Amino acid sequence: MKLGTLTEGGGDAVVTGFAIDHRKVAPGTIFGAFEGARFNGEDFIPDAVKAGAVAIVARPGARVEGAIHIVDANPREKFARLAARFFAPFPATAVAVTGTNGKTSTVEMTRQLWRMRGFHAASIGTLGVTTADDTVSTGLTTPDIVTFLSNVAGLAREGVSHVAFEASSHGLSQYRTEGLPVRAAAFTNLSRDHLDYHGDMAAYFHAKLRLFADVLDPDGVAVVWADDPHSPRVEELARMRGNRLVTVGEHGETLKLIARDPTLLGQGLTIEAGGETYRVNLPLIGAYQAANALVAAGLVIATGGDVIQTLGDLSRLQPVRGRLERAVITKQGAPVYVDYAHTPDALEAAIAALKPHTAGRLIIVFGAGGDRDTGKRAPMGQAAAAGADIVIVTDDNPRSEDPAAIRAQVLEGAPEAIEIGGRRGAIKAAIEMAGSEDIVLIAGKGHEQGQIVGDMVLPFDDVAVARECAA
Ligand SMILES: CC(=O)N[C@H]1[C@@H](OP(=O)(O)OP(=O)(O)OC[C@H]2O[C@@H](n3ccc(=O)[nH]c3=O)[C@H](O)[C@@H]2O)O[C@H](CO)[C@@H](O)[C@@H]1O[C@H](C)C(=O)N[C@@H](C)C(=O)N[C@H](CCC(=O)O)C(=O)O
Ligand SMILES: Nc1ncnc2c1ncn2[C@@H]1O[C@H](COP(=O)(O)OP(=O)(O)OP(=O)(O)O)[C@@H](O)[C@H]1O
Ligand SMILES: N[C@H](CCC[C@H](N)C(=O)O)C(=O)O
Ligand SMILES: [Mg+2]
Repeated sequence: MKLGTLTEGGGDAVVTGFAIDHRKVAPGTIFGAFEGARFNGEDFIPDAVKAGAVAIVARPGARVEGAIHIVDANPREKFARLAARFFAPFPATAVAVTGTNGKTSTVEMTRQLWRMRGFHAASIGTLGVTTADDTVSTGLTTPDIVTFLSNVAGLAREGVSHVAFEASSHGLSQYRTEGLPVRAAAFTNLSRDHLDYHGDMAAYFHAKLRLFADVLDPDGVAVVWADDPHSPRVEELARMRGNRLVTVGEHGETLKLIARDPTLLGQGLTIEAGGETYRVNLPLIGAYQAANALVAAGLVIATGGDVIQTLGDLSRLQPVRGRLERAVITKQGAPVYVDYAHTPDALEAAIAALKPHTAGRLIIVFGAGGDRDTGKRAPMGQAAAAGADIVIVTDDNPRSEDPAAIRAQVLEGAPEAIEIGGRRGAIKAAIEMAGSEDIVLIAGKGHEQGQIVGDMVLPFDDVAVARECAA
């Protein structure tokens, strides 16, 4: 592609790629110079030019010599739109999900539902880039813009026609998912997380609303879980913008959840749609999985799926790794579940999912991640203390923080809790104290295969450790 087709005055220079890290610039690259939380990308412009960058996307004040300066007050957005033109085409049906919790579950369920209909589908998010054959991790829930666009374009070249991706609030703030057509966007819920980055809930919500204000196609569909206190705001934004609305949940219009009752292997849902009432057997437990399944059904319907067919397909959904995944049953007969709950709201949801199945005591093992929102730690302790019978506070991913200090902040919300520093020891203690009527819930790391301590990632998989401790 010639630079002249991407920007006036670009001439015949050949564009060979895009980069936002100067160390990845090669001859012909367009470099995005962004101010970040730790560095200012503009400091690396001379190095990028030396490495062969043909153009630099940067704000008006930046100094650019030896390459075209593509000037824009919002360089991240401008860069994304240019990169999207370079990487196109993309899968014709791309949908996005945002919300504090439920994104991974929902995009994975959407991928499964599309696959049941015979589509070549993929999902991109915390679990990585997932297709029918495998999953490749990108390290982030929403990868950086170059990784994201090149991966989505790569999926299209492989014949993928449907992709569902997680739009995290960081990803939306940093314009990591701009430029490709987005046919539907879903909102799951909003509760406390990532305030270390956004500062307050208003800014956090505003970041998420950008998915509906900017990223969703003007003629796209907004899919909203209608039972969250913030949902009316999202619905109002969609109406004002002229987007079609699909709402699901007890207050949903498209898929109205009438009743939900636990069954042996999951739960039965009674749903009203188009004036008819349907009964769905969902093979997943917990109100939160019913919510995510309905949002996924909403996304499939929003992009052309038949209502009756889609509701029927929900009965064949497979569990999402690390989301209420049953790891093992102990010698005493106690089931051990692994869940990804790492916010107060998520802990409440995971506990609420297991309580109806707990004849004896619910024993929870969890901690809180380091270098993340510290204000959610005590409320996480409170949520665990309020819902579980025995609370064991341990380490999650301490990262650069002192693990004992993180545990102390969690314990402020759960003074009666047992504190066990090492995660393996905590899991072992929970499994050894569980009786035949009890259930063990290990929360916070879900599918994660490593524990981040300082700059190291130590191999650690909650499911594998639970099985070792129960052996
Ligand atoms: C806080 C945060 O989101 N940081 C992300 C962000 O960094 P930043 O924009 O602040 O960049 P910076 O590190 O200050 O550097 C500024 C610019 O200079 C460039 N640079 C920097 C150094 C250099 O030598 N040369 C160079 O060109 C960088 O590429 C960057 O463009 O952009 C980087 C490139 O895309 C990301 O790798 C980085 O993710 C960090 C590693 C991270 O941990 N992010 C987490 C918090 C995150 O994004 N989590 C969300 C939410 C997860 C959830 O849903 O719970 C996610 O989507 O995963
Ligand atoms: N709809 C929901 N309502 C409340 N809690 C939920 C919901 N869906 C999931 N959860 C809780 O949040 C945890 C994480 O779920 P999931 O990974 O789907 O969310 P996510 O939005 O992708 O999270 P992250 O932002 O970390 O990527 C689950 O293990 C569960 O405890
Ligand atoms: N992937 C997300 C959630 C991590 C969850 C928990 N394991 C933690 O480390 O806080 C993040 O990077 O914020
Ligand atoms: Mg996720």
